[in-house]
Amino acid sequence: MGALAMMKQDGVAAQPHPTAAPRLRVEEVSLRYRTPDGGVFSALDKVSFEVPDQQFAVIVGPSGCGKSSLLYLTAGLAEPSDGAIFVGGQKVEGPGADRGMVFQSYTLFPWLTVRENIEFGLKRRGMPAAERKDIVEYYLNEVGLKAFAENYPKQLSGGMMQRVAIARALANDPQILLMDEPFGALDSQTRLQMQQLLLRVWEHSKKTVVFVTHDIDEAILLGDRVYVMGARPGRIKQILDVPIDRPRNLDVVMEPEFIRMKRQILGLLHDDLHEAH
Ligand SMILES: Nc1ncnc2c1ncn2[C@@H]1O[C@H](COP(=O)(O)OP(=O)(O)OP(=O)(O)O)[C@@H](O)[C@H]1O
Repeated sequence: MGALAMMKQDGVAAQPHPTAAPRLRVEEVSLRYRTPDGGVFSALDKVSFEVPDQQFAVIVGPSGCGKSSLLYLTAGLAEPSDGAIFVGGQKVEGPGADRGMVFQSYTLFPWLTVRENIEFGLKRRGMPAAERKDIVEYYLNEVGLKAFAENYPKQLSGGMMQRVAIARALANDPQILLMDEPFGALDSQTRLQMQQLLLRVWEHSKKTVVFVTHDIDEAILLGDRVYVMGARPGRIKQILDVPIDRPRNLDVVMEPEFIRMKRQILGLLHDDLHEAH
């Protein structure tokens, strides 16, 4: 049974198997860049962590700690200097349709309509038209863009474009969804709307997600776990479970557990700033 059929039947996806292998395994990954003066800059140093299947993992950390680099390596858009990354047990050796990406800057195809953007990967895979149509309709509905299906990206707001990007990534049914500051360019009101939309869409899809953000509220609101990184060189400092039940809405920011966790993450990030000076 396809993922869509399962969602349509049950409303929710199956629970993860307790002994299932992690969906993402980052193993002793280091990344070094050559500097213009011939030296070496260590962007990531022996980073290891796992993300279980169907988990929403959020990475936070100071600017330049290597958050985006980690996503690029996982997407197969760059290669680690040492170590390896495994998605669904397969070593990452280049880009692949098993990893969906949503970036901060809008990456829709400007010459395709909303519908055609969402359909793009399915068509490329040779999926029959009737099946494609069902999937596209499902995701147009999920992200509330049914009325804009025939619009081109230039006729959409920033928030709408990111909704299309999310729909396009999920329509491909990837093993993992990689999101690099997807709401970073949006105004604060639209950002809140998008967080709420993503919470709802994720509850239905239960995809494994790795989401990078600077925003601590966003991290706690969305994540099952928050991976706090430190800089110079980039590394995982601490992994924290978010002790807040789902389904969640924007009101959770007022809960004591939320505030406690926010204070804890701020403390970890401040320690890092002090270590750097
Ligand atoms: N192509 C490159 N050549 C040299 N250094 C690079 C290159 N790409 C990234 N870096 C450096 O590697 C470090 C990690 O960069 P990265 O963009 O992954 O950090 P980040 O945590 O995502 O930052 P931000 O939060 O500001 O987006 C930074 O210090 C950056 O300057």
